[in-house]
Amino acid sequence: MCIKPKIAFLGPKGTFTHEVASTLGDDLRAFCSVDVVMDSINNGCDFGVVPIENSTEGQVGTTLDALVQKNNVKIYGERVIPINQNLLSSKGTKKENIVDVYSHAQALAQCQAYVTKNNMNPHFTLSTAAAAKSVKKINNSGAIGTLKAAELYDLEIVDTNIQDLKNNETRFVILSREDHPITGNDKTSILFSLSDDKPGDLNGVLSIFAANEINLTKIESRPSKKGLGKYIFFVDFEGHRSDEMIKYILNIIKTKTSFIKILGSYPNTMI
Ligand SMILES: O=C(O)C(=O)Cc1ccccc1
Repeated sequence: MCIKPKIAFLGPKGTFTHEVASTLGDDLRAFCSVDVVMDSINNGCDFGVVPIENSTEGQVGTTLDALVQKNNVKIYGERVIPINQNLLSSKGTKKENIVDVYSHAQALAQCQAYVTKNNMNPHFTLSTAAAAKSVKKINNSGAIGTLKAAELYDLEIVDTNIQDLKNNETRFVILSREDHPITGNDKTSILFSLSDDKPGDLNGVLSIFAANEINLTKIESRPSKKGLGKYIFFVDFEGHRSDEMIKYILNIIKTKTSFIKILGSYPNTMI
């Protein structure tokens, strides 16, 4: 007997995350926030899918913050998909009558020029599909989201491809209890913080990658939430944590940081 993996995603049905999750299996479970998707992994689900960064708007802060907080979740994989945003509304609503527009913060940011040009008031929701689900009950309102959401929640597609940049992509991570075994074309994600504020501290960590010819694929920082000027750094680099060279590098980095978390190694889909 084959047991299907249970896949959690940022829902409800009709989000971009749902689109990614449905390529991984068909036992899908919707959760209303990134936090609860992560919690579900130690609570009945095998995998969880969440957005992590967008080519127009950058990091998804809620996901990075949750990766700092949650233990027992590892990055098992990544997927990148093109993102086309659409304006949805209840049947019969005309674009010029839409006053309030609802969506995920990232989607609103990706359509900033469009929202401003059309004099719409932006409102944040936890996902694009949460917005789509709610606009039916709100007069003169629209939601920014997927075409699938229009179908699921019986909405009119008022406008398509409304994102400011046509080339708009989001990277999602697939989370699990364990990361992925080595494949030979892998990437590793870590986060760390530095103890003091001394010249060259960050460079001390980054130069270890340079000296060992390890290519970095991403570097980000987030506030540590312990005061201004205190950061957590997120670094992705090529290689798998079970590789001898990467083990060696990670051991040196441990001596140069006050806190380090290896988020996981997984196949690199971006080259
Ligand atoms: O809200 C959604 O549909 C999500 O999956 C999060 C998101 C929002 C905007 C772009 C990509 C992903």
